[in-house]
Amino acid sequence: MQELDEKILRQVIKPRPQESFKGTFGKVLLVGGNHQYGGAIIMAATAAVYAGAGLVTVACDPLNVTALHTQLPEAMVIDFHDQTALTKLVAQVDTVVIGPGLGTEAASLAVLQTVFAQTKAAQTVVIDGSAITLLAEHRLPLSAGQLIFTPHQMEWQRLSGLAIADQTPTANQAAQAKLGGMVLVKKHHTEIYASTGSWRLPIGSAAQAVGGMGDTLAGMIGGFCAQFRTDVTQAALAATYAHSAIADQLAENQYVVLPHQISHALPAFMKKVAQSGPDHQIGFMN
Ligand SMILES: NC(=O)C1=CN([C@@H]2O[C@H](COP(=O)(O)OP(=O)(O)OC[C@H]3O[C@@H](n4cnc5c(N)ncnc54)[C@H](O)[C@@H]3O)[C@@H](O)[C@H]2O)[C@@H](O)CC1
Ligand SMILES: Nc1ncnc2c1ncn2[C@@H]1O[C@H](COP(=O)(O)OP(=O)(O)O)[C@@H](O)[C@H]1O
Ligand SMILES: [Mg+2]
Repeated sequence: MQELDEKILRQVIKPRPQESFKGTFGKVLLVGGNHQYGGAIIMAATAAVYAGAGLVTVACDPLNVTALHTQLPEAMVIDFHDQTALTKLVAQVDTVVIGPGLGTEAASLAVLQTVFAQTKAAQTVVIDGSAITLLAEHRLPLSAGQLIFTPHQMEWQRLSGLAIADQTPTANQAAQAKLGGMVLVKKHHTEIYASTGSWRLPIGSAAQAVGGMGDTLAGMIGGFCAQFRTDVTQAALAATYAHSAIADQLAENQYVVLPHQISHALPAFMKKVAQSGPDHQIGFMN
């Protein structure tokens, strides 16, 4: 297992080409946010926008639209119960993030099935939170596309059948091979498994142990994958590293780090990375 380090940031985050427009930086659709968990999809969408995705649309329960737009006017929105609109939108995006706050009721399952049936091989699909729990419960056929699963340890137990105590690197790698795609097992020192290798995140702290931290990571991965499309695995690794690197910097002066603070710090952090040379220590606050 390789130890991830700061180099992954410079490999992925490059200065933006000036000959460009919003379409150059990818279209992301985030699906989730039921009547109970609107905050989750707002945090995920905030992360995707602040990570620099060109166009971001949210499919959620209409109950959350005003709150979403109050926080994030940059995002467009559709009702996730509207199968026709959802089907049309899935076809128009590069990247789908599904699961933050989706819930596990019948309507949530119907949304998941619609999205999974529509994705194509060229798309990246980030599968998080409730979408993982639903998949584990219902054993649905998997979505087409480059899949990135982002379970915490309990969600990984549900999906892989491995009890948390049995989630060793060897067992996790074997479960990833059976599942396909990329798997981030989120915990203190997250582990990442892909067919091309495995990585351990050596940074991050208990200041991050707060609801919405994973929703934010899922949105960041979506934003990075949509924008830095040449290598989706590298893009997901860079997002994972950046998420905890920013949290560590904030935690120097804070007891707890709030998920939206990571998103709000992203543009300055990414600018520093894009400008930095190989020996430069990346810090957005100094
Ligand atoms: N503001 C919001 O709207 C929020 C919505 N959320 C959404 O709520 C839904 C349910 O997700 P939850 O994760 O809360 O609930 P889950 O029931 O899926 O998982 C929580 C359970 O997993 C156990 N667990 C074991 N190891 C863990 C680990 N390393 N990290 C986290 N939990 C671990 C916990 O003890 C707990 O029993 C998801 O769709 C999620 O996106 C959460 O993100 C919290 C914030
Ligand atoms: N003690 C910790 N040390 C480092 N990272 C942590 C710690 N606790 C939580 N995290 C990180 O916070 C995120 C939590 O994800 P998740 O449980 O899905 O949150 P939520 O669903 O509430 O958004 C993961 O990226 C995880 O690695
Ligand atoms: Mg989660």
